Amino acid sequence: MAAIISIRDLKKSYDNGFEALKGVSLDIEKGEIIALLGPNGAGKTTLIGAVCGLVTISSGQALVGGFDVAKEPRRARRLIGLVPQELALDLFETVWNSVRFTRGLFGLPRDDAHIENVLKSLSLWDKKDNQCKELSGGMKRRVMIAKALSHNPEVLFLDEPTAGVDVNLRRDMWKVVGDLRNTGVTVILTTHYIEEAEEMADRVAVINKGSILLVEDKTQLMQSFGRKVLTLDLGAPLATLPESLADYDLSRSEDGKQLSYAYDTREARTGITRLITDLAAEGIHVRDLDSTKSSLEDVFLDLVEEKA
Ligand SMILES: Nc1ncnc2c1ncn2[C@@H]1O[C@H](COP(=O)(O)OP(=O)(O)OP(=O)(O)O)[C@@H](O)[C@H]1O
Repeated sequence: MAAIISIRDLKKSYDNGFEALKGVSLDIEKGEIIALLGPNGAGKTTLIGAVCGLVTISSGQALVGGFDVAKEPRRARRLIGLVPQELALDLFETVWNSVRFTRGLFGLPRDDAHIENVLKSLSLWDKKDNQCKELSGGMKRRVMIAKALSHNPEVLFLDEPTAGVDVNLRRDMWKVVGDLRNTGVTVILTTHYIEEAEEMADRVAVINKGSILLVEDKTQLMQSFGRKVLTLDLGAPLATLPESLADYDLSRSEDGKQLSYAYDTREARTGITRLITDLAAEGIHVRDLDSTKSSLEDVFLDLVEEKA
């Protein structure tokens, strides 16, 4: 697949000398949803700003649809829709006018049919004549997305689309982004909510301290770092762990009724069979067992720790 965005060795130092991006390279494929996942201050907003032409690049290059954002900013920008972190709406304007006006800013001719489609796809059609101030927080955010889609961009940047919103609104937003996939728009979203990346993205780029630590297909990422935890419910509480089980690095629950065993799914041998045999040899009766996969959160923490 062709890359719609191509970033090469991008560096950004702010005026105070702080190096916010330390040579980022990343290709983003047409039609994918990619999450830039990283803690506060990782450089996510700076990276988006650099690609959108809001932040001057210190060195390196970013191409959008083949246009160099530094050399042909207008042509590159024309292909981009940006939804910034902060809500920025004219609260006294109607939804319809806000979205239509934004399209005009790109010098494009009026296209009411397109605006209608965008508003319908974001479930805002019945609010088109309402003033923005009359809308709920979630609807205001959707108006921001509608504005960003008003000029038929090929890529949409969502900077922290669910920062500060409640669980229901967050789920709403996940659905909106999922639906965008059907329109063929490439979506780049930033988040520090791991579950959000897990929920929405096809690929995840982990960014920390201005560098990309890893870019991988979400499912593969979770598998390749696939640690699982086996929880064993014991027939009787265990006061202490027998010496013979010391090698397993087991953890015992406070009441002694459960043992947890972390293992690596990538290993040819997980050690589970041997553990169960050794437990039986010690006369420890296992009543039930359960295993849970590590979440992207565990993966992320592992990764940041590993690189540190
Ligand atoms: N104008 C600026 N001048 C100096 N330093 C800046 C400027 N803007 C951002 N920074 C610094 O660059 C680093 C990256 O900031 P950035 O906003 O890109 O991070 P982020 O990953 O988007 O964080 P968050 O998740 O909190 O939004 C931070 O340490 C920040 O303090």
